[in-house]
Amino acid sequence: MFAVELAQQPMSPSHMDHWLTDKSSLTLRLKALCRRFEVTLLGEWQQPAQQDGVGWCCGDPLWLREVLLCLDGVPWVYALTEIPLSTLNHTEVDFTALGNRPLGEVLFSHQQMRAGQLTVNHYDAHSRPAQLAAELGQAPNSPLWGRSRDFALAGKPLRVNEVFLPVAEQRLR
Ligand SMILES: C=C(O[C@@H]1C=C(C(=O)O)C=C[C@H]1O)C(=O)O
Repeated sequence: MFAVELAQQPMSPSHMDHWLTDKSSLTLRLKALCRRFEVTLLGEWQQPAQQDGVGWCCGDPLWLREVLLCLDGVPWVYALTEIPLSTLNHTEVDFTALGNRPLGEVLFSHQQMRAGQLTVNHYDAHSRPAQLAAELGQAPNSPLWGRSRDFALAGKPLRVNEVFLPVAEQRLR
């Protein structure tokens, strides 16, 4: 049984491993690869947490921020940030006013930012990132890879989920 279970878990592409596990600012790393770095805000809204997170329970209200990170006009990363209202309403950072400013600039310059757990994830063809990639003309032919990173600002939690789109995976080979 153990062997079968191992066979079912896809392996992350080795050339992506350093990008998947790096704990520094992804914004800064991507900016170094392009002339023009832009955050495209896809949407932001409030909804109940669909599962427990670090510092919140399923059903707790979350503020969600969905973006694309674009390098020279090409979307490389899909990101969904989950911020419990208990964080949104009790830190001096106004996450709802960020707009197209990179979240990373705020996070990594905050005096009391603490980085928490990082989890590597993969996303199948039915996932939101994969369907968005297809809409962007980057039809994925294998799982997409990304990571979830927990952060705390003065002890207030949030989670950043980042998914590398097919173009990024190809260019980073
Ligand atoms: C957390 C960071 O911020 C980046 C910017 C984001 C945004 O503007 O919403 C989301 C994900 C990150 O890739 C980072 O740069 O590491």
